[in-house]
Amino acid sequence: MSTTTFSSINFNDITDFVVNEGNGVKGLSDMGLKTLPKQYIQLPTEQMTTSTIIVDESVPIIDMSNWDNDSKTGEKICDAAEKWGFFQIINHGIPLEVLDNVKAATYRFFKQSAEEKNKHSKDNSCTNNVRYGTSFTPQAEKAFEWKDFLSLFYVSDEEAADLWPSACRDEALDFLRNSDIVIKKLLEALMKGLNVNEIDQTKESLLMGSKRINLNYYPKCPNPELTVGVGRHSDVSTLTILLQDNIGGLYVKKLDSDSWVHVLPIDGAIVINVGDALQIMSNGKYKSIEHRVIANGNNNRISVPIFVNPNPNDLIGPLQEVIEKNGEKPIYKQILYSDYVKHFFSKAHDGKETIDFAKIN
Ligand SMILES: COc1cc(/C=C/C(=O)SCCNC(=O)CCNC(=O)[C@H](O)C(C)(C)COP(=O)(O)OP(=O)(O)OC[C@H]2O[C@@H](n3cnc4c(N)ncnc43)[C@H](O)[C@@H]2OP(=O)(O)O)ccc1O
Ligand SMILES: O=C(O)CCC(=O)C(=O)O
Ligand SMILES: [Fe+2]
Repeated sequence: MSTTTFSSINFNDITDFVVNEGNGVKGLSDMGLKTLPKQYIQLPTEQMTTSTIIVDESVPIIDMSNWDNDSKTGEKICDAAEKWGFFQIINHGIPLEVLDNVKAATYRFFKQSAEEKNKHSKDNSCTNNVRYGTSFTPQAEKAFEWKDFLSLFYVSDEEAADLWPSACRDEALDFLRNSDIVIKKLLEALMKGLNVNEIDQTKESLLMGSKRINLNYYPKCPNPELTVGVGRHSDVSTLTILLQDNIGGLYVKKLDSDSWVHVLPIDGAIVINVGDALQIMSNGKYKSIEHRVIANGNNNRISVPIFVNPNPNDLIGPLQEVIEKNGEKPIYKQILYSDYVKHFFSKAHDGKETIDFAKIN
């Protein structure tokens, strides 16, 4: 049990306390901190201002209940992926109980002591596939982000049984399992929109050859306006399936504008977004949109994204069908997916810059 109190912590020790000792920002928040430590103060350009928020717009909300009888559902999905890169789905078939259980499991994991959570830190974990951390990539960031996370790379149920923390393992696996049908339906529709009519084994590996589930914890924050929960970034996945709670705070950039739109929490809904890998494979047709999460002065917030990715060993680039059938010139080169992800993790969040790594100059 940690015995550190607010009065005994020197602001210069913050990195040690939060990052190295595994207390996370939850540790700071639990101490009742009244002022945001300087390490978390973001550049004014990264702080959210109300003048850039569009209040009367929302990302598309797509009802999946009529999926089997209505071809329009697939068209709506493709349209949203092209014009917004983000949408919410309702009546998707994932039982509400599964969603509630993984939210409860997220709280259960983060409620544990720093010592228990830190067993899964980069330095202490016995596997690269389980990682507890804070911010995004503290060693490369000028200012930290107000978020703790547990990241679980899925290999097999057997490996998860051995290595994933018991506080959340079963519920995370259940969410992964139950999201599978939805993921396949979404990818089938999106491929149809690219004139790809069959997802064969090679395509299956490219589109959904690996999965990672993150449990994100954003504790209540003093001076939330000075920092961020997550800075501007696009995901490096094919698709992200995100469960958020009812607090709100996720903002997405409206295509071809400098304005941001709030992703309003809807009970039981799942947020879907296109990641860089799908933007690359679709040769830019589907958009991997910049998004960010603000910090909250009154409430803790949690979210649970499932990142559906290519297999790390796959070469990704614009799909042959897109180039041949549609007669397009490729704007991205072929790159090893794990190189792309390592590049993403090697730097602080920087909006849409990661994808330049794959662009043909
Ligand atoms: C955390 O806050 C986030 C996260 C995100 C994530 C958005 C996504 O879209 S995640 C989906 C990423 N795709 C995959 O994971 C599938 C492909 N995976 C791989 O290719 C590999 O597993 C690997 C990620 C490249 C790791 O390979 P490995 O050989 O095990 O290499 P390492 O040496 O362990 O790691 C390399 C480098 O990356 C850092 N890192 C690794 N895993 C994570 C992780 N889960 N979270 C954060 N950082 C990670 C690691 O520290 C290494 O850097 P060093 O400098 O220490 O060498 C979006 C927004 C967020 O705020
Ligand atoms: O917490 C959220 O709503 C989004 C988190 C996110 O963008 C991410 O983990 O990649
Ligand atoms: Fe994201």
